[in-house]
Amino acid sequence: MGADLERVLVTQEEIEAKLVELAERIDEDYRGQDLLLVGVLKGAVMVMADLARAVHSPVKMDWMAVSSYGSGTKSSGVVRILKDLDADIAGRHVLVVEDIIDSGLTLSWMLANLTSRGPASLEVCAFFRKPEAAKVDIPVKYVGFDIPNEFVVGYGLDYAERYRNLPFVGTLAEHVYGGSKPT
Ligand SMILES: O=P(O)(O)OC[C@H]1O[C@H](OP(=O)(O)OP(=O)(O)O)[C@H](O)[C@@H]1O
Ligand code: HPA
Repeated sequence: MGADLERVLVTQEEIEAKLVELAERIDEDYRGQDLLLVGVLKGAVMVMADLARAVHSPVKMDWMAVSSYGSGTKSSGVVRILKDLDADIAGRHVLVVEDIIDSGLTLSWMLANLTSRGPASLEVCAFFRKPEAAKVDIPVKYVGFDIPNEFVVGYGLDYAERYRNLPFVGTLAEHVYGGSKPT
């Protein structure tokens, strides 16, 4: 995969250090409470797995898969649930774990949807965020890294389903896109 990469934006070491930092805050903020982590498939698989192991509290984990309708790689904000939560979240403390907030449209829809189910609390942990790409303002309690408005891969993030298993985050070389670079 090395030849496909342009540059590394966030290293594996930086990711590992940030996970510990976020996990400490989560442990402290939710001490004594029953916390449900909700991961958004598929991108959040890496950060969910690592964050859940970095926290010391006995969290529970559930998953949602959503499909965002739009042209190509752009999120449209029109979302369909492909896999719903197994759990009823009414009255529970919920922390949504996302790999990335880009336009914010996916999470904006998800938060409205989850709020309607009556959780005791609902917060967001987004490991990466592109502030310059935001189309809606999302209240995010835990942010890993603010990154530039460029298409990135690695640590769960894909291009055409590839590169999710890179242990760092970076940009891809021009030749990978064959003239159709996502924005
Ligand atoms: O802020 P937005 O512009 O809405 O973009 C963010 C969403 O896009 C990605 O998911 P994607 O739809 O690519 O699915 P995946 O997680 O299966 O890769 C990412 O995991 C977020 O869910
Ligand atoms: O920069 C990105 N890379 C991969 N998937 C994404 N989904 C939203 N933004 C991105």
